[in-house]
Amino acid sequence: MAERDYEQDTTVADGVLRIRARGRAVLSNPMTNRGTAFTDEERTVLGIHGLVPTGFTTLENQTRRVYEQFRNTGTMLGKFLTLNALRDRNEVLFYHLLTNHLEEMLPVIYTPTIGEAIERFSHTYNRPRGVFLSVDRPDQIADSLRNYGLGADDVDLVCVTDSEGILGIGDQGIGGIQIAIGKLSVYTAAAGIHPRRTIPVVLDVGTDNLGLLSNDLYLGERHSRVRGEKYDDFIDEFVTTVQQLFPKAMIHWEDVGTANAHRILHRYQDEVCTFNDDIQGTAAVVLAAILAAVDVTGGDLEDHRIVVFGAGSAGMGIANLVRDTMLRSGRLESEEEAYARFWPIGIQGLYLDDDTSLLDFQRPYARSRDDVAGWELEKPGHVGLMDVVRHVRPTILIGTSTRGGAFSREVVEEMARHCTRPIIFPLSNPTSRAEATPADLLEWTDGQALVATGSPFPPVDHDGVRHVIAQSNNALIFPGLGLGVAASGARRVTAGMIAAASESLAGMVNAWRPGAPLLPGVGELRLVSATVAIAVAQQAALEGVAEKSLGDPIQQVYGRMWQPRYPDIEAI
Ligand SMILES: NC(=O)c1ccc[n+]([C@@H]2O[C@H](COP(=O)([O-])OP(=O)(O)OC[C@H]3O[C@@H](n4cnc5c(N)ncnc54)[C@H](O)[C@@H]3O)[C@@H](O)[C@H]2O)c1
Ligand SMILES: O=C(O)C[C@H](O)C(=O)O
Ligand SMILES: [Mg+2]
Repeated sequence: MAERDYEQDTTVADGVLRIRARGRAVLSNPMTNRGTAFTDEERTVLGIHGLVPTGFTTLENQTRRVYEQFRNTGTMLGKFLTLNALRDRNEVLFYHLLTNHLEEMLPVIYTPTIGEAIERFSHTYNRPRGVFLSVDRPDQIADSLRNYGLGADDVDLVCVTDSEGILGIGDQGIGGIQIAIGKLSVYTAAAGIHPRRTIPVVLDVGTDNLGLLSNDLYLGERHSRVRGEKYDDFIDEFVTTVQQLFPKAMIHWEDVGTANAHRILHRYQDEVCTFNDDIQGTAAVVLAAILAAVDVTGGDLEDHRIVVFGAGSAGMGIANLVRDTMLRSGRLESEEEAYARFWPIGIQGLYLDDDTSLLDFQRPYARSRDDVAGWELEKPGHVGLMDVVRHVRPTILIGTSTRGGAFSREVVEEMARHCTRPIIFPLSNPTSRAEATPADLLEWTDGQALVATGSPFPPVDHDGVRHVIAQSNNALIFPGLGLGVAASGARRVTAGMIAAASESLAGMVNAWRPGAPLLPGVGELRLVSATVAIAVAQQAALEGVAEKSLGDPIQQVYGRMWQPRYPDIEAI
C-alpha cells in the first residue's frame, strides 16, 4: 500500500495521529488539517508557520465560527454544500459541529435535504468522495476498492446502494453515492464509528431515469438499468471482493429496488455480515414505535389489524418483524393467524392471492379473493385504501408507499370512526412523500391519533396539548447496530440481533404522557445508539456469532466510540 501522509490507530478512540506530510500538504488533507487550531509548537514541527493566520483558535471557537457560516447560508441545499466543503477541509471540525448540533443538522446531511442533494448531484459535484463502481467494468471492482487506500483490518462498514429506490424519489443513478455518504456520516455522528473506517459505494448499473440520461452533465453510465444475470454477477463480484479485501466489514445495503433488496438480503445474510437498512433497520424502529403506541392504547399487539400501505421493501420488512413478534408472544395458534392480521396494499391495490405480479416475500401476506368478495368498491376491480379501511377497520395504518398525501382526511376520519386511538405512521421520505402531516392527522382525529413519521416534523399544538412527533427513521437503529457489530466482531447480522436492537429502543420509550413522542428524539441519538449497540453486541455473543469476547460490553462499546476531538500529534 502507498505510504500515507499520516498514520493513526483508528481502532482506539484516542490514537495518536502521526503526520508525515509537511507544510501545505498538512492543511490540504481533511484528516490532518486543523487550521488555526494548530499550536505554535505543532506549526513548527509541521512547517506551517505563515500558512495560517497567526492567531490560535480552540476547537470550540472554530466550531462557533463554522456554525455561524452554516446559519448564514440561505437554503437547505446551500447548508448541505457548506457542510460538505467543511468536511473536505477539516474532518474533526465537521464532526464536532455535527455532533454538537445534531438535531439541527441531521435534516441537512440526511433526510430530507439529502434527497435534493442526490437529485442535484451531477450539478453540484465538485470533488469525489466514496467509491464508484460500474457494471460495465466488473474487472475494476477490486482495484477501485483498493484505491480507496484502506487495509484488510481497517474497515468496519461498507455502505452501498444501486440507487434504484432512493428514499421515495426512485431511481437516481450515480447521485445515490450521497445516500451512502449520508448514512455513514450518521454512523459517525450518532454511534462514533470512526469516519476513516467506512467506505461509501455506489453501484452504477445504469439508470432508467430519462431526466438523468438526457442531462449533458449527468456523471454516471449512460444506459438503462442492467438487470438479470449481469446484475446478479456484478453484485456477487462486489460482495466477494469486499469479503476478500475487508473481511471484518459489515455490508450495509441502502435504497436498492424492491425486487433486488429482498433477494440480495436472502442470498447473502447467512454467508456474510450484511444488513439491509430499509428492510431490517426500518422494521426495528417501527416495531419499537408500534409497541410504544400499543402500550398507550392498551391490549396486545396480536389484537391489532394492520394496514401496510406501500408494501414493498420497508413495508414488508415491518410486517415480517411484527409477525415474528406476534408469534413469539405465544398467544397465536399458527403462523396463518399472524399473517391474517395484515392487509398489504401496493400500487395495484390490496394484495390478492391471484395476483401474479407479487414477489416471493409478498405472497404469504396476500389476502384470499374470498376475503373481499361482496365488498362494495369505490372503483370497480380495484381494492383501494379507502375500501380496505372501510371494511377492515384497521387499528394501525403504516405508510411506506412514497405517495405524498395518500392518507386523506376521508381515509383518516373513516379509520377514526371505528378506533378511538388510531395508530398512523406516514413513514415515506423525504417530507414531500409523507402520506400525511402530523398536524392534519391530529386535527382530523381530534388529537387522538398516535403518530410517527419518517422525516422530521415540528411539534403540533392541539387543544392545549403539545404533541411531540417521533421521527421513526432507521437512523435510530443502524448506527447502534453497526457499532454493536464492530464492538463484538460479529460475523453475521441475525434476526435475533435485529430484534434485540428493536427491544432496546422500545425500552427507552415512555409514551404514556399525553402528547409524548413514541420514540426518543434525535437529540438523544448518541445515547440511543450506544444502548442499541450494547444489546446487539450481547445478542451476537449469545448466539455465538461474535468473534470478540464481551467481558465488559459497556466499556467495549463506549470505548469504541470515536470522539470528534483533535488527537495528539507526532511529526514523523
Ligand atoms: N422511515 C424510515 O425509516 C423509512 C425506511 C425505509 C423506507 N422509508 C420510506 O418508505 C418509502 C418506500 O420505501 P421502500 O424502500 O419500501 O420502497 P419500495 O419501492 O420497496 O416500496 C414501495 C411500495 O409502495 C407501493 N406503492 C407505490 N406507489 C403507490 C401508490 N400510489 N399506492 C399504493 N402503493 C404504492 C409499491 O407498490 C411498493 O410496494 C420511501 O418513501 C422511503 O423513503 C422510510
Ligand atoms: O434514509 C432515510 O431517511 C430512511 C430510509 O432509509 C429511507 O429510505 O427513507
Ligand atoms: Mg433508505
